[in-house]
Amino acid sequence: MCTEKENSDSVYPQIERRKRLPDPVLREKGVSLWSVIKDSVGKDLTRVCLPVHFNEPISSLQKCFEDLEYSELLDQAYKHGKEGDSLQRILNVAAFAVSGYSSTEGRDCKPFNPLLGETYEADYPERGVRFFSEKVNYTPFQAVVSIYLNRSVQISVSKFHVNGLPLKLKQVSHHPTLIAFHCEGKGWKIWGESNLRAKFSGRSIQLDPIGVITLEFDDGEIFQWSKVTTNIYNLILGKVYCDHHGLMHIRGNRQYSCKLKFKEQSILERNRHQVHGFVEDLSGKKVATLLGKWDDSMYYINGYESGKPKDFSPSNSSLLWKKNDPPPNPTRYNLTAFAITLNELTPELQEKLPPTDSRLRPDQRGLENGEFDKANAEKQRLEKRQRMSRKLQENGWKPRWFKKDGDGPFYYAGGYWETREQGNWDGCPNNAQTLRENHVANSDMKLRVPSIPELPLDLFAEIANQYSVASRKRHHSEEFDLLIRCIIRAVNGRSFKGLVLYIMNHFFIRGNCKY
Ligand SMILES: CC(C)CCC[C@@H](C)[C@H]1CC[C@H]2[C@@H]3CC=C4C[C@@H](O)CC[C@]4(C)[C@H]3CC[C@]12C
Repeated sequence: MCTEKENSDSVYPQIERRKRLPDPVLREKGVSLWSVIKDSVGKDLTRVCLPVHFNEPISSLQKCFEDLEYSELLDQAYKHGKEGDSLQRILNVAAFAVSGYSSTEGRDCKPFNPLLGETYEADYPERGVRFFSEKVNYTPFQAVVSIYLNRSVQISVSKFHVNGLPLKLKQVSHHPTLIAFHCEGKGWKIWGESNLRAKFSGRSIQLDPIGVITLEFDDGEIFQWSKVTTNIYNLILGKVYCDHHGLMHIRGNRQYSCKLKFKEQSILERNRHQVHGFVEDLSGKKVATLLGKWDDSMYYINGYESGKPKDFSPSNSSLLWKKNDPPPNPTRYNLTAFAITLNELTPELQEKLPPTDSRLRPDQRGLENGEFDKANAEKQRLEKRQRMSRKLQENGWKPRWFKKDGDGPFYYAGGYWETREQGNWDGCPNNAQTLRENHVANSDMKLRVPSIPELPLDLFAEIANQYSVASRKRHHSEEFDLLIRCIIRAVNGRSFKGLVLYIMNHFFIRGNCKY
C-alpha cells in the first residue's frame, strides 16, 4: 500500500485493488427476455421492472469513469506539450478519445440506471486522478425503449416476430438519463455530460451521444470533441453486441486539430472496428496520420498518407496506445480488469462515502454478490419508489454538485471532495432545502422535525407525490385525505404541515436516493 512507483514524471502511490468479483452466492437461473415480455403483455412496459439478469454490476455513473482507464495518455499529452511537442500532445489526446471505446467490446449487459441524486466518486491516487459523477436530470421513464406486443391487430408494421407474435418496439423516453462528470488529473481536467438519444431503427438500436467533452491542460490548451454513434445489434435474437461509427472531430484552441473516422461495419469488411484519421494544423495541412482499432490499439505516422491500413507496418508507424490484457479471472459480464475495481467497497471507503454513492445500491451489490433474488427485490423496491415520487421530482428537483447557466451544459460546482474531507454529508445545503423553497412558500409553516416511527418508504413517496398534486390543484383528493388520516393516526396526531415537511425533508435530503 505504501510503496511508490515512478510514473511518467510524477510519483504515484501504489494501491491494492481487487482483481476479481466475489464468487456468486447462488447459481443464476436463466431468464429469457421473451419470458419478461410475455408476462407484460398489455402492461405499460415502462412500469415493468427488468430483472437484474440483464444488468452488469456497474451503474452508468461508474461506466463514465471506464472511459478514463487510459488516463495515462493524458499525463503523456501534458508532458509532451510542456516540452513543446504539441503534435505528440494531440496524438495522445486522440488515442485517449479512442481508447474509451475498448471496454465496450464483448459487453452485453445493461448498466444500472442511476436513481435521482445518485453519485459516484473514484479516487485513484495510483493513477493521479479523481473522478466524480452525478445523475443530473429527472428521467420520467426507467426504460429507454418500451416493448409491447400487439396481439389484436393482425396487420402489423413491425418487422419482428417472437414466438409467432408481432413485436413492436416503441421509444417512449425523450429525456434520456443525463449524467455530468468531472475528473482531475495531474496537469489536466476533463469534464462533460453523458447523454444519449436512442432511436430504434429496425435492425438495431442507435444511440447518438449529445454534448461535448472538454479537456483542459493546466497550461491553457483546450480540446473538445463529441462521441460517435453506437449501435446495439441482436436485441431480440442472437448475441447482443455493439459497434461504433461516425466522425470524431477533436478541436484544439491552439495549433492542431484532429479528425477521426470510426468505420461502420459492413458484411463484406473483414477488418472490423477500424479507426483512421489525421492531425491538421491551422492552415489545414495534414501533419500526421492515425490508424488503428478501437478495441485494440492506435498507431501514427508523421505526414499524411491516404493509403489503406495495409500500408501501415510496424516499421513505419509508432504505437500510441495498446489495450490492456483481459483480467485473469474473466467475469460473466466481461468486465475489464479496471472495471472490476470500480464497485469495490472497502470498510475505510464506506466510512467516507456519501449515502448517494452507487457502491451502496443494494440491488447492484446484490447482483455483484450473486444474490439474485435479493437484487431483484431491491431493484423493484427502488424503482417503484422512484416512480411514486415522480410529480414532486418533476417540479423542483436540482442536482447537488453540478450547476448550469441557462441552457448551457452542466458544470461541476465544486465542494464534493471538501465535504468528503469534513465527513459531514448532512451539513451542506441539500435538496430538501431547495424543495422547501419551491413548494412551501408559506412562511408561517414552522419546520418541526418530529421523530416519526419508521414508516415504509413507499408510503413517504406516495404522500410526497400526492402532496405535490394536491398543492397544485388546491384541493385534496379523498384518497389522499384518507391516507393522511391514517398516517396521522399512526404518528399520534402530529400537525399535518409539519408531517409533510418532515416527509419531504426526510425523502429528499439526498434527492430520491436514500437506499
Ligand atoms: C437488455 C440488454 C440485453 C441490452 C444490453 C445492451 C448493452 C450492449 C448496451 C446498454 C447500454 C449501452 C452503453 C450506453 C452508453 C454508452 C456510451 C457511449 O458513448 C458508448 C457506448 C456505450 C458504452 C453503450 C454500449 C452498449 C451498452 C452497454
